[in-house]
Amino acid sequence: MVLNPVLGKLVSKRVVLASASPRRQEILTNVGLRFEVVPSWFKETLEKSSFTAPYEYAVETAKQKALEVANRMHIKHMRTPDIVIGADTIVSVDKQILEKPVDKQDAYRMLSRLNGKEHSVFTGVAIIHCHSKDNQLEMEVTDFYEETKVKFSELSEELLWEYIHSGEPMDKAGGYGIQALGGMLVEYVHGDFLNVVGFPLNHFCKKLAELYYLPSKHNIQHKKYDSIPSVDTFENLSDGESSNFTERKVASKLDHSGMHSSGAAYTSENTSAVRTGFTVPLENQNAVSQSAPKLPSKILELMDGFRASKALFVASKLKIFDHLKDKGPTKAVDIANYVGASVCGTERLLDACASLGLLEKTPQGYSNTDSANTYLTSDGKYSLHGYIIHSNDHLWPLFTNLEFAVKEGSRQNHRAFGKKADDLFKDYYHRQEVKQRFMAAMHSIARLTARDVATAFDLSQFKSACDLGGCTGALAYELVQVYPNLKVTVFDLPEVIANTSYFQPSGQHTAPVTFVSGDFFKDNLPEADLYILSRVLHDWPDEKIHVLLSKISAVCKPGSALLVAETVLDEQKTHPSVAVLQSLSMTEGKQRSSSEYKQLLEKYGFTDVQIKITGNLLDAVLCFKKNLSL
Ligand SMILES: O=c1[nH]cc([C@@H]2O[C@H](COP(=O)(O)OP(=O)(O)OP(=O)(O)O)[C@@H](O)[C@H]2O)c(=O)[nH]1
Repeated sequence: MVLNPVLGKLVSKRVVLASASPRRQEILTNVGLRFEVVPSWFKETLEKSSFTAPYEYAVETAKQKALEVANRMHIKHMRTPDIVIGADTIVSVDKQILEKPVDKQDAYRMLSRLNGKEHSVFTGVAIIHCHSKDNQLEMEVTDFYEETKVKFSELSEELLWEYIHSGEPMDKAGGYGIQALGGMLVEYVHGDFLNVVGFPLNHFCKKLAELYYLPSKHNIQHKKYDSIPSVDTFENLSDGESSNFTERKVASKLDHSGMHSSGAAYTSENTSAVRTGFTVPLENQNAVSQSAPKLPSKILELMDGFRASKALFVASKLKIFDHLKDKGPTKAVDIANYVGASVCGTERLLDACASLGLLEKTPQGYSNTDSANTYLTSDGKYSLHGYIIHSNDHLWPLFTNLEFAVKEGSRQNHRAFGKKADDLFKDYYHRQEVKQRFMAAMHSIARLTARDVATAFDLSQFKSACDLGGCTGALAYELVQVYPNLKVTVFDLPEVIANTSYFQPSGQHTAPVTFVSGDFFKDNLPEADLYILSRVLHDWPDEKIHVLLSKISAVCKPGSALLVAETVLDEQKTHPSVAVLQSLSMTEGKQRSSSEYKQLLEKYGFTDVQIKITGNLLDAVLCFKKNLSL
């Protein structure tokens, strides 16, 4: 969703971010901008002494990064982009420019310089509007910078080295990442926080407002690389105010050769025009079309969604993210050799992953983004690998038959797998590899949601809990960490319990969690003050739920409670879409809204039903067994 019309102006354009920085990608993605990522090959080697102020260096580098990408895309006969955005972040302290450290010693040198002092972070940004005329590339460059002042606390040598050994400083300007561990080093920030992280979003939006909305060139007071934009806000702009930004351009002396033309640059206005190899005035140039129909970006995204999902699935199956973990940039050919696949096919897949923000691509090769390291490698604490493989092997074939599922109103296991639902369910528990895949998938989601479920309510009053269908024990282990006095029994089928040791967390005291095998529909339930049903109710038809809730209600003593973890739908039952779409797989069960859970639980003698929407994949519902003495 685009919150304001300024970013909406870019919806119908092919926008390219000329940056490999995952932070920049995230900042722009978070505000709904759709763009491709084409990292720049421009080497950050401009002669610093030729710039009179540090921000000039950042602006020029940003510009050269963006120009390199615009030219490359044009030359390679790819479709010329409409807009290329480049950025460069530097730290300036004692008149010195600090970029990314080259090694740990360099990081130490930088951090020692910043220790106990205030410094400036400058991000230079270049927005290049491209236009192909007679196969000639014409470009209009707009650039600006933003300054933020940051002060470090007095830090001990030990702390600095501990921070350096965390590995975080290496790809960050000045050797720290304010958004993560580096935030602990910082005493104050004056100015735009996102500017420090790598992209001054607010200034960028104001700059777009200037470009697309200011009524006439006479109103524009161009500033000499002033970091203060000519508009105060980008709110409340309507298309009626829109104007053709090219009318307001002025020619400049910008040299596009890739070199900073000392003396000439930075005396110009901050919008300039470039034809490949030449500088040309902008008068009479065609405007970037304002009348083109707005692209239905949401629909286009949905149309393409399957390609993106499948690219993620295949890269995960081939264990590309595992291979790249803790590795420097790796060439496509080496990755292809490792996974035993064709070089051309692998390269396409790697590029697709880079365009989706899963990998970073530089001239040196491909490497994992931070989120790939966290979520896509198979052994990470919060790995989603198991669920991704389940999605590929199990859900994908089911969804391929969605049309039949809708027409016939039933699950399509027979078409997708040549088996009936019951036989397939047996497979989950009897065929080792299917069982493990299923358990890994459940474990992925449980790990990701466990903390939010465990802390949705204060459960410290309970001494014992029983997680019915608790599978690998992921939620149980989280609960005993949050509530050290709690003991949790995980109750699940014998075939599941036999395989749980693989998922046991390392380095945690596991004694408060015990595993008991049994069938919660048939066998006696272990005694507990708190029963838990996480991702169970949505899977079963009403008759089975009746059996289960009747049993729990019967064993619950007055004052004991039941905690249900499910995605709770809104009352219209259209959100969150992740749960609504899950229903399309047509299990025999269903997703429920708050009022439906309340009604259901009250029917089985539970009162005081409280619902917490966690903002995570699972919400939490807590209810208490009626106290008979009341
Ligand atoms: O607090 C933080 N400060 C800086 C960063 C990140 O640092 C880098 C700055 O490097 P640069 O501007 O040269 O950008 P690159 O990452 O090399 O990508 P390009 O392809 O655009 O050259 C930048 O990634 C900031 O995000 C940070 O994360 N936190």
